[in-house]
Amino acid sequence: MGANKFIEITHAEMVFNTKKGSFHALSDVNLTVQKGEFITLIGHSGCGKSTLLNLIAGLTTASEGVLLCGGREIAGPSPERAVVFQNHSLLPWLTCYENVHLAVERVFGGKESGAQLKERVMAALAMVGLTAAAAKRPHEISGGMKQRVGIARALSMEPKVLLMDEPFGALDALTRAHLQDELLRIVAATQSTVVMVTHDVDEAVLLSDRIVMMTNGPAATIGEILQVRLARPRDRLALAQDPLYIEYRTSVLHFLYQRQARPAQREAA
Ligand SMILES: Nc1ncnc2c1ncn2[C@@H]1O[C@H](COP(=O)(O)OP(=O)(O)OP(=O)(O)O)[C@@H](O)[C@H]1O
Repeated sequence: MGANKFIEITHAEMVFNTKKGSFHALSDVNLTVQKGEFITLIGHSGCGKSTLLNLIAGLTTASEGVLLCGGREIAGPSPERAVVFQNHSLLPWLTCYENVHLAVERVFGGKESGAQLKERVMAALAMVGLTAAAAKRPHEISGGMKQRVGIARALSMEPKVLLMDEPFGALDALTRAHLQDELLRIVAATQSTVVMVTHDVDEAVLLSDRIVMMTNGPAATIGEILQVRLARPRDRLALAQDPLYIEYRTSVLHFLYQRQARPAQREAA
């Protein structure tokens, strides 16, 4: 096994048992993620992106196949695989500081002093530009700020992998662009390995080293993987004119709306 192979998914299947019988959500998913890589999962609604992310998170267990992280089987959730959800999932009665502190305490509480834990919380909040909002509660801050607290909380655990399920999906376009730029900066600074679910083609091309494009379900699988060879740091304004960026974007759009077009889309085409 190569030292850089961080996540290895081999022949993963996911079958849900529902009241109406079994539902085959994922079929024969094979994917290797390298250390420090930024991967996005893209595909039509309901194809199984969250299901795949949840398998990596250890929130659900594959019906068949093997999932490894750092050479060890993924057997359940772990702080080494921190998750950021679309709806920030902060505890409303705690301040931003306390929300992040909970995670820090859980991972480092037994080993470090109170002062060290505090330093970790403040460093994570500073990383997302929220030092001034540390004492505020979630209802006192904007949607974009809540997502940033969620990212700070995840990063504060120093995870081996950052898993993000449409983290910017509920935000307006400008806030979203701003947070994408912040995420690019943070990932460059922390050398994080990221797997992120998105619906947004531009977001996928801007952020990714590789874009994993999924076929439609049932029994969805990986249809194609696009390697994005755009130099970093990436600048969204410069990229908008870059022929290579436009080529990547077109290629993802082609996959989604021609090769994996929904029946209604095919009729309209
Ligand atoms: N716990 C579950 N029980 C039964 N079926 C499920 C369960 N979770 C997901 N599914 C089904 O599996 C398929 C994939 O769902 P999933 O949420 O992974 O898709 P997705 O690509 O993330 O969708 P979206 O982009 O709309 O969030 C869907 O058909 C969904 O209904």
